[in-house]
Amino acid sequence: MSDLRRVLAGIGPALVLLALTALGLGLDNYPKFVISIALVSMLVGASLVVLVGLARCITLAAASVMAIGAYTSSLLAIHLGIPYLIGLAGALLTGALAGWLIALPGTRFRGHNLAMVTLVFQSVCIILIREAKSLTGGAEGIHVPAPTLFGWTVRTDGDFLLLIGVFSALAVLVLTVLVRGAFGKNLQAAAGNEVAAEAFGVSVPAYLTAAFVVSSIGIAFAGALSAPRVRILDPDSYGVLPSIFMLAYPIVGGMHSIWGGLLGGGGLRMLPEVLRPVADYQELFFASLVIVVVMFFPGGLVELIRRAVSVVRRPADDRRAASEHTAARRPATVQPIVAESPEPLLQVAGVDKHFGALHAVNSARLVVPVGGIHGLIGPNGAGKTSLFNIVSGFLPADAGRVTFDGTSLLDLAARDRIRLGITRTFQHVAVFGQLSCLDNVIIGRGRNGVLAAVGQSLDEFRGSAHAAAARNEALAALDAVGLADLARTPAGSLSLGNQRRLEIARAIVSDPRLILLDEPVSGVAEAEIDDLRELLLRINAERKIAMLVVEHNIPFVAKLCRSLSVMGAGAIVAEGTPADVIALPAVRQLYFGEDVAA
Ligand SMILES: Nc1ncnc2c1ncn2[C@@H]1O[C@H](COP(=O)(O)OP(=O)(O)OP(=O)(O)O)[C@@H](O)[C@H]1O
Repeated sequence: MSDLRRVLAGIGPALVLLALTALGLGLDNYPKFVISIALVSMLVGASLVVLVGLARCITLAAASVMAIGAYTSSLLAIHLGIPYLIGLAGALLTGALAGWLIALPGTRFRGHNLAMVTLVFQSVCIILIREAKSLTGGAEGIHVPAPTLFGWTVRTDGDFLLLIGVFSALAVLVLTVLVRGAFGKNLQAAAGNEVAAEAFGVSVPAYLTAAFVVSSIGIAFAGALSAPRVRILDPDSYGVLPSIFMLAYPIVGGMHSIWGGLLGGGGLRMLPEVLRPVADYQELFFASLVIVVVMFFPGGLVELIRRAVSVVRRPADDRRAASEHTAARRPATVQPIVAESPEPLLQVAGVDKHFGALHAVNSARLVVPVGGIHGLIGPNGAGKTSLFNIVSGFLPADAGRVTFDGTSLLDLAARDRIRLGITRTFQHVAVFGQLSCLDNVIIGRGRNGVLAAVGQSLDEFRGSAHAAAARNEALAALDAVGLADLARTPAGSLSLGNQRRLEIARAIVSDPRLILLDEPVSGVAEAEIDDLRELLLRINAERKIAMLVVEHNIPFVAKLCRSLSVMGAGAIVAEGTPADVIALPAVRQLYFGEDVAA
């Protein structure tokens, strides 16, 4: 994407809000009022995209969070005489607190259970506002004073439109930068595949909490912006029905981009004005619209518009960048077999795992040397996956030692192992389907803490050298596995063979010392298996990356690995070179069911 297109994509949504504001300033008072309220709803819609669309968390508490922002700024002004600007900052803080409070139980639930959690929050908030009469005015409501900023008192419809337009555009700009950047992509990864996300350093609980917090900050800010505009705050205006109405913003507009939130928020808020001639049927029309969109346009109205204008994407730019970046580095011919060092890189010793009475892993041991390719084979139920999950950090061991280059792994969370130089692929391919191949690989770099991702999002918006370097590294990794042409393609639309390649690109981009490959050719067409083996051998030779491979396809393993361990009933029963191991009568009996005596 060119620099100009990138900047326009980043500031586009905020510009639309400013354009609407400018348009409204030339209109009569009532349209000014309608546009002000629509701008607030657009901000709410954009905020809900973060939570409902990217994090896939349902919320029925949006109106209560909006009330928290509205009451915070207003009560600070009414009771303490605090200036409006500081009141707005206060609303950001209470919004963050509300998001964090909802996230405490909320990140543990999904679907209807999460809906219930948010509904409880919504109800408790409104009850508290209603009951704290001396503070909030209770059910009768409280009058909000006209705000003053730097000596300018906001009184007229035009003043309010200007105030709301500028601040909501600023807030939408921040949300757009986050959603389009590493923060939004990592959040989608966390919501799309928790295990794969954790393997690449994306802490799922941290990202979901961040989604609740960011979204609540945006909604509370919208509440604080609209409070002086609506003039009287009363708890009934922030009840469950408005929450349901707000949930429809991203659903109708489109959940996966800021544009969807803006379209849903602005469109649905203006709908009653459009439907004024048939006011009695407004609810019916609203409900029908939601049902039609959910049934026929699950991507929302924004997807419909996208398809209509059929945005042309140009992967050629990426292809050129990748080949420029990597052409000089690739040797003309591949030396597939390199001498491995005798020095151990991964050592597993005396590892035990019980599932109830079942001894799934029984004093297992194995060694992967520096630069080596070690296979782990065995019949179904032998304990390979359990041992693999212990090594990769997704299953705690009952006893034993697992060390990587001398560092003990067993007390280290799965997401922290990538920093040591360990990555993995998955038995059932685990690409982040909604993200592009390029974004999948960028996540593979493993620098995915929430705060780091916020910084990277800013870097991407500014077009910094860091962001360009990350992109080039990812393009180089894609090129190494032959997928540079598909950099912009959504990963979910690739063939299984290409998804396996993408997993390999994502694994190598962090320059690891060890890749754990979980059944790398499972489900791959026969014709592609040799290519994948060649690819792995080339990566091992060129990048000196060691591999531990769990696989059922014995011919593949025999040609790929330099050493093998065989598991049977939880224990390692044989080890050595592939030829020696496969020739052992006990192994042939255990693995192939051959009659040893014959
Ligand atoms: N979470 C679990 N709870 C209970 N039993 C389990 C669990 N995971 C694995 N097992 C059992 O532990 C034993 C070893 O399973 P594991 O998946 O590690 O074997 P495997 O060699 O990887 O088999 P396959 O090749 O079929 O994947 C099996 O009997 C399995 O049923």
